[in-house]
Amino acid sequence: MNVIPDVQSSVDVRNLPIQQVGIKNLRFPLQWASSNGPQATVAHLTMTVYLPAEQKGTHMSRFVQLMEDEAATVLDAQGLQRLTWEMLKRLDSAAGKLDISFPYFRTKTAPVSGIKSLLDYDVRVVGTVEAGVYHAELQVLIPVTSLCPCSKEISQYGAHNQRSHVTINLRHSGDMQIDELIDLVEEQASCQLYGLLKRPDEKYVTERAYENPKFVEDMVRDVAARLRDDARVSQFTVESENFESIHNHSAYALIQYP
Ligand SMILES: Nc1nc2c(ncn2[C@@H]2O[C@H](COP(=O)(O)OP(=O)(O)OP(=O)(O)O)[C@@H](O)[C@H]2O)c(=O)[nH]1
Repeated sequence: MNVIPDVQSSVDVRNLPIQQVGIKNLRFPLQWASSNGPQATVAHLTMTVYLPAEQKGTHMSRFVQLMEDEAATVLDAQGLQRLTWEMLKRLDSAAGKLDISFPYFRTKTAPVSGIKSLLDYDVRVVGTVEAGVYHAELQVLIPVTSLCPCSKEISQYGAHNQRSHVTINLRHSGDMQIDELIDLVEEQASCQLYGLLKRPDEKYVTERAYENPKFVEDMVRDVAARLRDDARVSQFTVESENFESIHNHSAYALIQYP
């Protein structure tokens, strides 16, 4: 039988370590543990490890094999930590990153009619091992309504309002839930969004936003003040992009802490 050469395992002499090597944008079905039980989703994964200078190539097939072996696992923050360490073990590396992005759905209840509908959020969870230490990162993009306080103040009628994307990215101790971040931002917004609204609901959300105006600066400060006081969070960024209805550009703010 012909022996297939293992080029990846040969020695490299250029004396250049590679900080991240692996696979990017693997689309893969998985389950994430939500507060309502396992949620099936389709994720995009980027899986990378550190490659020492003398090693020519990593073992690309082992990244995919890991996900195949874990296909039935319901993932959560602890599961991501276990999977990240398992990736390093299988790839025989001391450092690496497992980065998973997926759409996450919540059932919303319309404020007056009580009709239920789904709303989608972009979630990213990242497990990183650096210098032998594991770090958990969570990012959630929460779409909301913002209404301009200045416009309300100066106008005889109405106030301009728009959809805003509030993105939180944080490092946490491992027990921060996606739903907590969504609740936090939706409580601070002029109004939250719903997939389905009937006319009485539409009246409610219009008036609710009017009674609760926020600048883009108010939005990021109100969210950041709550995260700063959370002992589980070691560092974070909060961004808001308001797709202004009176401009063809966005209003934007970012707080980085510390
Ligand atoms: N390192 C490396 N591998 C590549 C590259 N392009 C394709 N491959 C992969 O090479 C893989 C096969 O290599 P390995 O994962 O090392 O497979 P193997 O040698 O049979 O298995 P192991 O014994 O586990 O290393 C295929 O899955 C290809 O995806 C590349 O640029 N670099």
